[in-house]
Amino acid sequence: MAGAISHHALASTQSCGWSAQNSRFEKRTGNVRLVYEGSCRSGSRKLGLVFASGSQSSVVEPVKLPSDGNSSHTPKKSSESALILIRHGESLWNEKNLFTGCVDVPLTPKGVEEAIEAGKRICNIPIDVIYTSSLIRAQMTAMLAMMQHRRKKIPIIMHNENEQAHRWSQIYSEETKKQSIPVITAWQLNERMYGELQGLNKQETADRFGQEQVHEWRRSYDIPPPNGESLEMCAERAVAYFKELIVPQLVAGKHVMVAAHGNSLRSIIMHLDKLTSQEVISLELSTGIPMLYIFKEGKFIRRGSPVGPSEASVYAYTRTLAKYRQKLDNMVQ
Ligand SMILES: O=C(O)[C@H](O)COP(=O)(O)O
Repeated sequence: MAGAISHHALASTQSCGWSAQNSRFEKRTGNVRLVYEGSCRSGSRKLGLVFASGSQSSVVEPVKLPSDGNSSHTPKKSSESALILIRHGESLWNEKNLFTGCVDVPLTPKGVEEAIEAGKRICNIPIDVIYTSSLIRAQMTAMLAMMQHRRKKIPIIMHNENEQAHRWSQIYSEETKKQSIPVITAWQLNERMYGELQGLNKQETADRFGQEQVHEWRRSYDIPPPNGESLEMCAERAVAYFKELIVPQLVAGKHVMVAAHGNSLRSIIMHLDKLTSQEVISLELSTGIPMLYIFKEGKFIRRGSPVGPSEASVYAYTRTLAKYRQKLDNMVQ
């Protein structure tokens, strides 16, 4: 089996450097790296970037390189949306190394810390709506992460399970509504159902059925665990929900966070990154590590895992995100 590539590792690599397919270039000037997109030869689209050193950070106005007069490289008004995907923090059954699937267990104290840390990493990124699963570990992660957001909006779980629930959970103040952020729970984003493995210890199961067999049940695309869901079956609900309910929000310019599970997110990332059923086998998601995508002109660009505001690093935001962060900085002063 090829060494498992942690999406986190991939992501963190990408947040510091750019892989070739991103066709981004960077130029180091003093202690600032200017990251821009396009090609050095034919001009570039400007990307804002934030250079965070210590707790201070400043938005560096990107250098506008002379274009070659080719209008296709004239930066268009960027209508882009941010998509944040985050796997829940460590759960009580992750800690016990039990197959969890759709069993509804809470976070451990470590998982709570992971969710708070994740919130710090995305605290400068705009979020207009949150989607999560119907399981408490994902919902807790979403709420804890949002507590760290610098916009200080209150995440409110929308209860639309029936007409009365909808009616009884209405907010009758425009001002308060402006200060809240809708959280939509959807069973379609639940972890893949692990069938007869739910509650079993992963190591004992591997001892009983063999490492290879358990790895196949856990990571293959189309081989389900006994009476459970394969990743393909999970994708049929999770990716369908993503396309039908979440993509239209991004198209409308809304910034979205999805707090879900290892495998429901693997199926969505497989779709976003166009991974083959072979490539997805080595896709691993760490608990509580946010991943950022930019949705622009109908395409998704993976931007890696945002670093914390206090980490001395460069995280190349788009111009829109850099301006949003500047606005937050101005609000605080
Ligand atoms: O459901 C579980 O057991 C975990 O959340 C994910 O399990 P896995 O990493 O074994 O797929």
